[in-house]
Amino acid sequence: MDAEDRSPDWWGRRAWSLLSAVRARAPLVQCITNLVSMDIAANALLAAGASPAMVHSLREVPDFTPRCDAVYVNVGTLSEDWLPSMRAAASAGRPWVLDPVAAAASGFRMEACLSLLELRPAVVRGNGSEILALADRSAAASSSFKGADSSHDSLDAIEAAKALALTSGAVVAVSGAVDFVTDGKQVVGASNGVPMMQKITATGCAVTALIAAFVAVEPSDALAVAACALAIFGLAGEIGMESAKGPASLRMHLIDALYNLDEQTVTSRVNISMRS
Ligand SMILES: Nc1ncnc2c1ncn2[C@@H]1O[C@H](COP(=O)(O)OP(=O)(O)O)[C@@H](O)[C@H]1O
Ligand SMILES: Cc1ncsc1CCOP(=O)(O)O
Ligand SMILES: [Mg+2]
Repeated sequence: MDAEDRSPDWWGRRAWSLLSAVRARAPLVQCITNLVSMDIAANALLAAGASPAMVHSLREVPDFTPRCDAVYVNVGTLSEDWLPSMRAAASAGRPWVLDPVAAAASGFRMEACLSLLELRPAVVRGNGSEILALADRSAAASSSFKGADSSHDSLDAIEAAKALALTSGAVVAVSGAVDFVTDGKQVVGASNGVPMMQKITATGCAVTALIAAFVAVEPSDALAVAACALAIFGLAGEIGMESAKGPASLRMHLIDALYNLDEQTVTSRVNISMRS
């Protein structure tokens, strides 16, 4: 099917079929992720039906990574020790996904992200500021910068995301009030989610982990996979928010909602559409 023929109903069915595939196949996802995110990322993967493994020693990569269905690399608490593991795991021939947390925090981190991009991730998912920084590091140096949190709307980063997709060969996802996903030509928008998700640390890291699980079961359509994973996670946030009193209880209810999603809820509430 041509991408432009993909209706909102098609997206709902696609999201459900991908979540069902994750539940049925329980893909093993190696996560080399930051220390803040390990718990929520592992729990989000488990709630979705995947099997997380936080394995980050360089010495374990040759044995372990080839047995994984996908690899998730996240530079949030980058150190010199971890970068070789990230590079080795990303080079092991498995589909892999990059989260460039706070890409503009330092020259070391920016260089690390740019060198990882050369190893051809299937998907890069960042917030608006991160994607803008990766697409144009000179602009990043002069713009307002807030560490791991975004100081830009996702809408402001669409052109940067398209440019980054074309130069890197990866599908690029920019999260925010609307999550935009692009391969450099087509742009898909996923409008699920609630603003309170920004008040829980590492929700972005967790949704990138979920994208890796979806890539594991459907590596050949990263554009649709990333959009569906973002919409599913956002939908879990919307349902979680119905019971939450604040960020701490939203975290718990979001994980429960992700675990309990059913076909009727996913097909009727996933909100994805083609933007160009
Ligand atoms: N204003 C918002 N409204 C709805 N959902 C949001 C909003 N901001 C972020 N989200 C959702 O929160 C999750 C984390 O995104 P974001 O906060 O942009 O990433 P990061 O934590 O990496 O900065 C994503 O699922 C995204 O869709
Ligand atoms: C606060 C913080 N500091 C280093 S990594 C990290 C978590 C970032 O998570 P997210 O990118 O999902 O907000
Ligand atoms: Mg982030």
